[in-house]
Amino acid sequence: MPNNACLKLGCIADDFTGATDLANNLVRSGMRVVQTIGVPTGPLATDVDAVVVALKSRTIAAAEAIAQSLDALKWLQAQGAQQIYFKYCSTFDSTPEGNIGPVTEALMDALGTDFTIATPAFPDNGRTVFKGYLFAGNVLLNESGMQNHPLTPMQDANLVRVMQAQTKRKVGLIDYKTVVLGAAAIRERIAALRAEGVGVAVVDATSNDDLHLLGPALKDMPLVTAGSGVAIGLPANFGLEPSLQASQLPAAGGWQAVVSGSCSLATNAQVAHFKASGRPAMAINPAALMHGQSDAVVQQVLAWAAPLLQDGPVLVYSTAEPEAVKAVQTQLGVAEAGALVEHALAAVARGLADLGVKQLVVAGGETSGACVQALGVAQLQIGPQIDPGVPWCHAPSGVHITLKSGNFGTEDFFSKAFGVLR
Ligand SMILES: Nc1ncnc2c1ncn2[C@@H]1O[C@H](COP(=O)(O)OP(=O)(O)O)[C@@H](O)[C@H]1O
Ligand SMILES: O=C(O)[C@@H](O)C(=O)COP(=O)(O)O
Repeated sequence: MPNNACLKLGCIADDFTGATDLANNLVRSGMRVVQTIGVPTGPLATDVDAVVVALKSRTIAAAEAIAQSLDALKWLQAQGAQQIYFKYCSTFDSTPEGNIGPVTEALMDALGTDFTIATPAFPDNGRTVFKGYLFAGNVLLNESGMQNHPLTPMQDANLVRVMQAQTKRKVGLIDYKTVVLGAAAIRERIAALRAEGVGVAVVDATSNDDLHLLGPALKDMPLVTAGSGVAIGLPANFGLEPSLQASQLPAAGGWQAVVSGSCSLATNAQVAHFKASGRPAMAINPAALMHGQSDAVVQQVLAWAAPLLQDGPVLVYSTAEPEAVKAVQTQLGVAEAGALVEHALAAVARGLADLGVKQLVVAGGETSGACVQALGVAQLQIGPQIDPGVPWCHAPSGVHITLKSGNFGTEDFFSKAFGVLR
């Protein structure tokens, strides 16, 4: 017997920023949501409509990502989840090995379903899919800066091709001409694709209207795979309507800080903006972390930050331009550089919390995963939205934290975020 008979949507997110992004869209569409960090060990204690299990599985080995995702599925099923949602990045972040394709197939097998959709469309953040091609803003994915991502460089905007390269099942397309006709036409197209042996269909969507048309067509689909955008069309399937009620958090206190390990275009601009505004900022150079020097660097950073915190937010960052990132990766190796920086920034986040920081902005998905784990956070309550896809959250320990996806947020995000909590 499931522990939570009301659980409508069980979600598995492949990173931590992505999980809060999805939870944010679900909350704004009227669902009561809990976000867990990793797969919980016990049953769900609260009565909610959706749970988002945040994994850090985007860039790990495919076999490990599958194992973690199946664990999450098993737990969600035990809580009575009626539909499963696999959330990945709106820029379809993956390597040629996956993990979007392999995890999708493993979830399909476990759920005994022969068909699902795939669409990272998130029009509120400029991610649109047209004829199967993903646009980020006005340009194709592979011209958007994502071609230089440190861990998941995206060189092809054609999602049917990208997905097919990671998937044994046949991949098809539900294009915009069908989507605009609404749920009945989408269902008809799904039936036709199934008859052709297609197992996964990329879906075009260029506006929220498209996502609202898509929602009802997904009503009985056991597994939905998508960015966070598709979520806006699902709560209505369960009779739920948008509500602002769900976004109230306890009052905020303590010092304020920003930790940034994202090297995405938007984050580079946000770091530059924060520095230009005259606020204190300290860069961490990855090369300085080598040869067991990480702890010493972290201690220097914390000693620098301690006397400044009383005057307002400080920024600690490893954010760098693509050329600098490439140089470090050549020296250290891609995975090693990423892990070294994540480890150091996580220790900085832990140290800042010990210094009394209770309002923390973290930029970067992998970075957020490392920081949240270092802070020992097990669960997050979702609060008000700062920018599309980025809400404030509250951890049971009393810390307010926001996990900013690399490419989300306006240039003044690092200062404006704190104003939203007041
Ligand atoms: N200066 C740097 N050189 C090399 N790698 C870096 C540097 N700064 C951060 N990284 C690594 O790059 C990765 C950025 O990923 P992530 O935190 O997910 O950001 P985003 O959300 O922009 O994708 C992390 O693994 C991080 O440790
Ligand atoms: O869908 C999105 O774009 C985000 O929710 C997300 O997953 C971003 O990941 P990062 O850019 O790695 O933070």
